[in-house]
Amino acid sequence: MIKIENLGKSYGPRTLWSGLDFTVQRGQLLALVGPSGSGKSTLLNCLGLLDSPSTGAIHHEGKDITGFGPGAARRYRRDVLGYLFQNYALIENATVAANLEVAMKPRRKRGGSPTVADALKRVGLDGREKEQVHRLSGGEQQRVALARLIVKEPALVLADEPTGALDHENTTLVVDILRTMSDDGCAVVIATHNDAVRDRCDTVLTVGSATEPGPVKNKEHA
Ligand SMILES: Nc1ncnc2c1ncn2[C@@H]1O[C@H](COP(=O)(O)OP(=O)(O)OP(=O)(O)O)[C@@H](O)[C@H]1O
Repeated sequence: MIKIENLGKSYGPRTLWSGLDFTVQRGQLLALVGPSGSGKSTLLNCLGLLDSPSTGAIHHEGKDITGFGPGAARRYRRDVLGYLFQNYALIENATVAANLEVAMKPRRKRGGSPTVADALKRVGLDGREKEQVHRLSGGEQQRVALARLIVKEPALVLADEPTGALDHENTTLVVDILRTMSDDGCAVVIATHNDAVRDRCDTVLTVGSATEPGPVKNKEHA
């Protein structure tokens, strides 16, 4: 679904990564790993059309999206992408339900799509619709962000260190839900420093290494 060709990113004389070639298919979980500053977030931002690569192209369903203007990029983010961040990126002064409804708004509601109540149940927050987000714990806030992804039903999820601030139990829940979303046909890219998260992905891409060896299949999933 996403095909990356000869992608490179430099800031002045500094090259973060170059010659990246990989694909991310529906049903696939790809881990982006590499040392701090190697450019994992920058690569996610390029995939989300929030930043531009210096060289190469990104294709989505066969279409080169690298040259999208602001309007097309906005529609792509709205219709195709879902994000998950370490700091949750929720509207803190709103209720749990309001945070989920924002993600549902741009689309017409399709029959069979998960409701707010369905999504909250799947993340273990059933009946918490009316609570204010800023009163929730960090783990609960990340579960609201996950529920927001569930109702949005994106084709591609970009997750930037989504378990960085979570305990073991919440980390497991985040990866479980992302795995279920991928099994349901979504493609997922996760930048992570967490070895346990990396080991649960199908493929691992190390960015920022001198030779850019390309993605490697995880033994467990090979
Ligand atoms: N606009 C910019 N101009 C110059 N350098 C930049 C710019 N944006 C990011 N960088 C640099 O690019 C490098 C890669 O940053 P990025 O956040 O992508 O790394 P990362 O691998 O995600 O790091 P971490 O694991 O610590 O989150 C950093 O050294 C950063 O300072």
